Amino acid sequence: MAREPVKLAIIGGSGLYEMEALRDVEEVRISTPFGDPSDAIIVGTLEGRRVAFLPRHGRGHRISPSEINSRANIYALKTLGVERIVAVSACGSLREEFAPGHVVVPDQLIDATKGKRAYSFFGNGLVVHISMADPFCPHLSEYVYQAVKAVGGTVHKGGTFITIEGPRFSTKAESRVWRQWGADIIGMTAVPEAQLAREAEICYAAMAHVTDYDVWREAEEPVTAEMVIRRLAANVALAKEAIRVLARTLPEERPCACGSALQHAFATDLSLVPEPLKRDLAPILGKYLAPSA
Ligand SMILES: CSC[C@H]1O[C@H](OP(=O)(O)O)[C@H](O)[C@@H]1O
Ligand SMILES: Nc1ncnc2[nH]cnc12
Repeated sequence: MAREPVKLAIIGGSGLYEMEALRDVEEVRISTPFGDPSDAIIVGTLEGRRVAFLPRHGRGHRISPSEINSRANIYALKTLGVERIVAVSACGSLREEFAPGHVVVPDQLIDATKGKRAYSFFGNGLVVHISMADPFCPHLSEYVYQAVKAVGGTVHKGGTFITIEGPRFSTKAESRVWRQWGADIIGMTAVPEAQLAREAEICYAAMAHVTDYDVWREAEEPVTAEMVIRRLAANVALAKEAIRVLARTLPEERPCACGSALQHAFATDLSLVPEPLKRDLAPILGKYLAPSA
């Protein structure tokens, strides 16, 4: 029997590996043409809405940022019917005023990864150039911002999120460069997750929890993994409450352009796309390019 689509997904980052508030839970294991997602996807009901939850590092935090199979994660969520993803992350702060414990809902992204990740579903005979001018969905981001505010969090609207390759943290010289580039917060996972969500025409917003001042601030201890996880743990109840509010308040309809992100993105003559590729990408491309029967 066809499953009811699950339209909202939460990707949990460092320190957020489960969502106990979900009811009528089902554990779904999905294989994709790009491999397996980070873990089983937990589908459950929150505030009357079906929600999918996926920990990006896997339960037990076994997958390093560079090893995350973001294509499998996003593809698997797409096959469930997901239209919106809220990505919860721990992040370092590159600005005095974004203090540990605060939340940032970023509106811009800088990719400082090293080209080792899989950045696109496309290629192999199908050339697609999506727009990433506004990398985060403005509508979903506003609801995330309001939800964090509603549960009493100190939350900043907007900010530039830089993704480094990791897994090591930045040097002091690098951290100074990121600040000069205009980055406000730093992590290791928003790229390529955000752009793959855009390719899959899924709205994507980040709820970034500041855990540290990276390594640039003289008066502070340089960031460590233990510090990040300990400080995120202190904020995890806030994140979960905000997600509950979001599940209650988010309207069904999407007024943004994310759902038609591919419309003007194809460079290839679509009549030339190989059949196996059409079949593999059917959940993403189906509305533009159905495989032959
Ligand atoms: C555990 S410290 C570094 C780690 O924390 C952040 O994870 P996520 O974005 O999944 O919350 C950062 O990106 C690194 O992966
Ligand atoms: N300072 C930092 N750099 C990179 N990723 C992080 N995640 C949390 N804090 C971080």
